[in-house]
Amino acid sequence: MTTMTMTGAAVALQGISRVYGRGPAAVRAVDDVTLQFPRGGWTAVMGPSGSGKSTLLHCAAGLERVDSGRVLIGDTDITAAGDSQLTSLRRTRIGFVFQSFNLIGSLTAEQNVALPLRLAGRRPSRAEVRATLDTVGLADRARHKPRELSGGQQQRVAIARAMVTRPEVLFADEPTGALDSRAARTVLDLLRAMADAGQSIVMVTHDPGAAARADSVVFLGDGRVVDQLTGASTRAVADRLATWER
Ligand SMILES: Nc1ncnc2c1ncn2[C@@H]1O[C@H](COP(=O)(O)OP(=O)(O)OP(=O)(O)O)[C@@H](O)[C@H]1O
Repeated sequence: MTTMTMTGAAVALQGISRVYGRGPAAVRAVDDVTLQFPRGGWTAVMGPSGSGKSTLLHCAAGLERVDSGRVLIGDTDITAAGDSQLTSLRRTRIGFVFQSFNLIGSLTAEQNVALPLRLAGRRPSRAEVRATLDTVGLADRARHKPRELSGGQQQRVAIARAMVTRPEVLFADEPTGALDSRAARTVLDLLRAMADAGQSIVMVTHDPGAAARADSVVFLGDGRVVDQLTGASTRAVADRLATWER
């Protein structure tokens, strides 16, 4: 059963913890985090390696279960959802983009983009899929396989695939981490345009320049929120990161 609670946020984390292992070897990857990701806002999550960024993102997106606390997507408490409800919620209300694109190599760009609709039991129209590819500037690459596309183009196909179901929240784990700076800029421009159009985005990144394109930046340290900046420049983000990494 899912329950309804009004928070007004795109995603709300209420005292969530995720622990790996047991006893003295246990790692509190996410340690009692309470945080709201605003609707229609783009939030970057930063922090040193091992600070819990990916774990936090996976828990927020319902890819991983929390050990305690609650995760709300919109007004739906996903921690109370059963496995099949969670699968259906992930397919319809959440988009996820990975550093390594994770496209299916044997499928064309348009077949990759159509996949989430097929998994949701729909027969996607070519026009719908092409329109989504068009929004990422790749309508002319619809018949190309991933190996025939540049890294930046593959990531844009992955974003189109994540967006084709019109998810409430787009989660991105290091979306520019495998790209050169020019391709990274194109992807960040795309995310900026999506956020300006009202898309809620939560992005993990190591890159202060990427984080500065977001509306706000959350800093994690040892699984906890240690700081938050809004409207920060690349310099401000880098300086803050250096403080925590020192
Ligand atoms: N499946 C797992 N089993 C055991 N420990 C894990 C697992 N996944 C992550 N951890 C541990 O949890 C902590 C947080 O890991 P996480 O990957 O979330 O950090 P991160 O900030 O995303 O790191 P990075 O920037 O290096 O990707 C680390 O100490 C990590 O070793």
